[in-house]
Amino acid sequence: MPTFSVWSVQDEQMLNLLEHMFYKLNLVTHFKMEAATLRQFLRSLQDHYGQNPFHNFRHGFCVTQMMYSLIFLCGLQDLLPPEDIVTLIVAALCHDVDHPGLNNNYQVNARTELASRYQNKSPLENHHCAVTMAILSRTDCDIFRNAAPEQARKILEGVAELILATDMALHPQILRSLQDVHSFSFSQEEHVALLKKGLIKFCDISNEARPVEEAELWADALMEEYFLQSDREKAEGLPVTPYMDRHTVTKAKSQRSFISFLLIPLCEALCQIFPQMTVWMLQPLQEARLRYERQTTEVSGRMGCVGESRRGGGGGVRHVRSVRGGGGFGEKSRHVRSVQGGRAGG
Ligand SMILES: Nc1nc2c(ncn2[C@@H]2O[C@H](COP(=O)(O)O)[C@@H](O)[C@H]2O)c(=O)[nH]1
Repeated sequence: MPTFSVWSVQDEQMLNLLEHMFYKLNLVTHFKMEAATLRQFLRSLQDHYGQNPFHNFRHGFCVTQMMYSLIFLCGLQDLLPPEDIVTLIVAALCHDVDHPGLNNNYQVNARTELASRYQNKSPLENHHCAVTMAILSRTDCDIFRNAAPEQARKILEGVAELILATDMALHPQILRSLQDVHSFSFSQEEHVALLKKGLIKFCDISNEARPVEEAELWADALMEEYFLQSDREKAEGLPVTPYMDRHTVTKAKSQRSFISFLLIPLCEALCQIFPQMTVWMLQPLQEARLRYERQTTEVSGRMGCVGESRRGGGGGVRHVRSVRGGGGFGEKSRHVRSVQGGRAGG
C-alpha cells in the first residue's frame, strides 16, 4: 500500500522486496524467469542507479512499490494481460537508471554528450532506456530469455515507451489525452496505452501521496538535488533553472504548486477510471496541498509580507515576482512552463 515505509528498508531488503513483487504478481512463473537471473537483473539495476540525493535506487524502488500498490488497488491483474503487468513493473523499476542528478535542462544547456547523442530529445529518458536494454541483453540478467521472442520484443518495446513517457516535458500532452478519454474501455488499445503512461507518470511523481514523514524526506532530497544543479549552473555560467535556485525557491511553495498544477490533475484523471484511487491517493494529495498552503501563509504572516522566501526581505518580493509572473495565473503557467514547458524537463 502507499502507506508502506519506503525509507525504512535497507538496500538488500529492497532487492528482496522487489523479488517478492515479481513472484507475488506471478511474473516469475508466467514468463519462466530463472531465480538467479531475476536476482542478478535486480542487483545490476541497483549498481547502475546513481548515488544522487533523489534520483537513486530508492526512488526506483519507491516508484515500483507504488506501481505494485496500484496494481492491487485497481485490480489490474484482472483487467490487463501479464505482458502489461510486467511492462509496468519493469518500466517503473528501470525508469531512472543511471540518472546523473542533472536534468534534461542542464544536459541541453551544457551541451553534454548525452544531449548530443539524442539530439536534445529527452536525453535522460533515452539514456535510461538504453541502459535498461543493455542490462537486459546480458545473458545473466535477461529475465525474458525463456519468453517467446515475439512476446519479449513487445514487452521491451512497451518498457521503452513507458520510460520515455516519464519525461515531464510530455506531462501536459499525456494529461490532456487522458482527460479527453470519456468512456474508457479496456478493449481499446489506445486507451490502455494511455492508461499505462498515466500510471507510470503518477507513480513517478506520487511521493506526496505517501504519509507526511515519508513525503517530506523525498521533497527534501529533491530540493537538495535541485540546489546542487543550480549551483553548478551558476558555476558554469549556464542559465539557472528558476525552480532550482536555493536563493529563491522554498520547499513549501514548490510542493504546493507541483501538487496543485501537475500531480492532482493527473490523479483526478486516473480517478475517473479507478474511483478507488480517490481515498488512497487523491485525498492524501489534497491534504498535502493544504499543509503546504498553510506553511506558505504561516511564513508569509510571520514575515509580514506577501511572499515566502528563504532569504526574507527583498528575496521574498523577488520570489513572488519570479514565481507569480505578473499575470493572474502566473504561478501556474510559470511552474508548468519551467518544470515541463517547451524546455526539457527530466
Ligand atoms: N517540485 C516537485 N517536483 C517533483 C516531485 N516529484 C517529482 N518531481 C519532478 O518530476 C520529475 C519526474 O521525473 P523523473 O526524473 O523522476 O522520472 C522529477 O525529476 C522532478 O523534477 C515533487 O514532489 N515535487
